[in-house]
Amino acid sequence: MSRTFDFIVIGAGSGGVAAARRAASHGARVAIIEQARVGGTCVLRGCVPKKLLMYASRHGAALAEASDFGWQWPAAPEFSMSHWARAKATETARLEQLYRQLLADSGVELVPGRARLEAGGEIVVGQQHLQGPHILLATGASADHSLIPGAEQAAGSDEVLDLQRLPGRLTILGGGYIAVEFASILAGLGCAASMRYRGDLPLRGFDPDIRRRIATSLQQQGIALHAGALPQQVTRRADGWQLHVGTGSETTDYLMVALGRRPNTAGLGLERVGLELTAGGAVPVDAQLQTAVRGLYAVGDITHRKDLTPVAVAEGRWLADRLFAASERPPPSLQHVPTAVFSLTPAASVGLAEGECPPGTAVYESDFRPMRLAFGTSRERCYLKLLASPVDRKVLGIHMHGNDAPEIIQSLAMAVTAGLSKDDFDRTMALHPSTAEEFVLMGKPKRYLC
Ligand SMILES: Cc1cc2nc3c(=O)[nH]c(=O)nc-3n(C[C@H](O)[C@H](O)[C@H](O)COP(=O)(O)OP(=O)(O)OC[C@H]3O[C@@H](n4cnc5c(N)ncnc54)[C@H](O)[C@@H]3O)c2cc1C
Ligand SMILES: NC(=O)c1ccc[n+]([C@@H]2O[C@H](COP(=O)([O-])OP(=O)(O)OC[C@H]3O[C@@H](n4cnc5c(N)ncnc54)[C@H](O)[C@@H]3O)[C@@H](O)[C@H]2O)c1
Repeated sequence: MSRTFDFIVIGAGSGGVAAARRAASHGARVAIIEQARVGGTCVLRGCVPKKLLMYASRHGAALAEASDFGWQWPAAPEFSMSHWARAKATETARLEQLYRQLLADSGVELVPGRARLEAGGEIVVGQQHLQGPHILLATGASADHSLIPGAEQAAGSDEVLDLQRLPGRLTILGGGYIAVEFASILAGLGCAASMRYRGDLPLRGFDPDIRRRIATSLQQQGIALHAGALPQQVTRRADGWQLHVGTGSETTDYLMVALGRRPNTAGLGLERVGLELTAGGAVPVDAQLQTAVRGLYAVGDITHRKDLTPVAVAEGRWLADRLFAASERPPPSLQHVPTAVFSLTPAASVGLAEGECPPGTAVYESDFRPMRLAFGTSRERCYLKLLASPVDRKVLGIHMHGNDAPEIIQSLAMAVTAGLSKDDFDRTMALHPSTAEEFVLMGKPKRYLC
């Protein structure tokens, strides 16, 4: 016997929980199916634990900076990964419990188990059968280790975040968000890190000045960068890994793969309902987040468009409002999504990168030594960039590499979303002394794009 709901959500991660709770708040009868812990990637093995590890690393760097300002310790400080692992487990357990409570308080029924779609749209979870007019796929994505032969058994970010002890030498394959963040964080915790990636610079898709500066600051942290040098094969050894690169080879204690993520669609039964995937294995959706199958929707990483938590959450809520509150609000725009890379010196961006702007775009820049480091010898710089339209001086993009970049760019994302111009920035009073004031004090353009 099938139980009937108004809305059935598969996956209790960022997008699924947001959609389920919002739908229930509109009076819908909602079930959410989860095969593992409640909370999903962001809370349990992504944004949150990653940032907690970033703080561990950042605190170490801050100790060194503090000594330049007069603080002294009797002995050199040491980092304990097992201490961090215990504290992280406690915090993620607290957050999972919070998510469970929020679902219960909203009246959403949590159905534990792995969901499978049957022909006709019925959902099977173990012995249970569920059906309803609206089904949401929100099963996220997982690390893809299939690119390099032999790398299937290597660690991904999930395994690194579960380590009890840090490796001595570590090689990271990839040059995207995860690779850059983990290389910087782990180097800050004392690992001898190296990175191997396909392109000439890390962070494809980011503004070229940010990419160059990130590469420099990773090198200043002591990370060896091997551009255009992914191994063609890797081999597990008793004491670590062997990487076969070109005609040579090298060894490392620990191998981490960060070569992108693949949507979690295996075993979902999508073929039974006639749903075809993209070449990259994602579920295609239209602007209304509707798949090609009537009544079947998808949000978040399973659609593999902008794999960021706020996007999954905004899409989940928007869909629930449309389906159960007759909202006619347009879907969340993916045009001005702010984003950050949480390396020890972080980078953040909103809007267009230089290569996406039209000819004549004015490029404003500021590059300085942060006051925080005035007494030390660190070579860290702070870089700010603003791109303004040649037509109406509208701000097209803002990019920053420097401490507090994620916090500053989040605020400036409002200015870009609102369509403010360089003149609006010019008439904004500065807050002194701050890093962010440089964004309203940029005098003349450094150059114009050809
Ligand atoms: C290391 C790392 C760091 C990140 N850092 C950031 C960051 O700083 N900022 C940011 O915005 N984004 C970050 N992200 C991306 C972010 O975590 C994802 O974009 C976000 O979690 C996607 O949410 P989702 O709802 O689509 O999927 P998820 O949160 O992954 O949830 C999917 C859920 O579905 C469940 N599931 C899968 N298959 C089934 C099934 N058949 N039946 C039942 N349940 C199923 C899974 O167990 C999971 O709980 C990071 C990702 C990683 C890996
Ligand atoms: N701070 C954040 O917001 C944050 C942090 C981590 C992850 N994320 C999200 O999770 C997603 C996944 O992170 P990621 O680092 O795994 O992915 P990514 O897309 O950022 O990076 C993947 C890396 O693998 C490389 N790659 C992909 N296909 C390749 C191929 N065929 N050959 C050689 N190299 C190849 C890419 O060039 C890139 O260097 C990100 O895109 C992002 O949306 C966000």
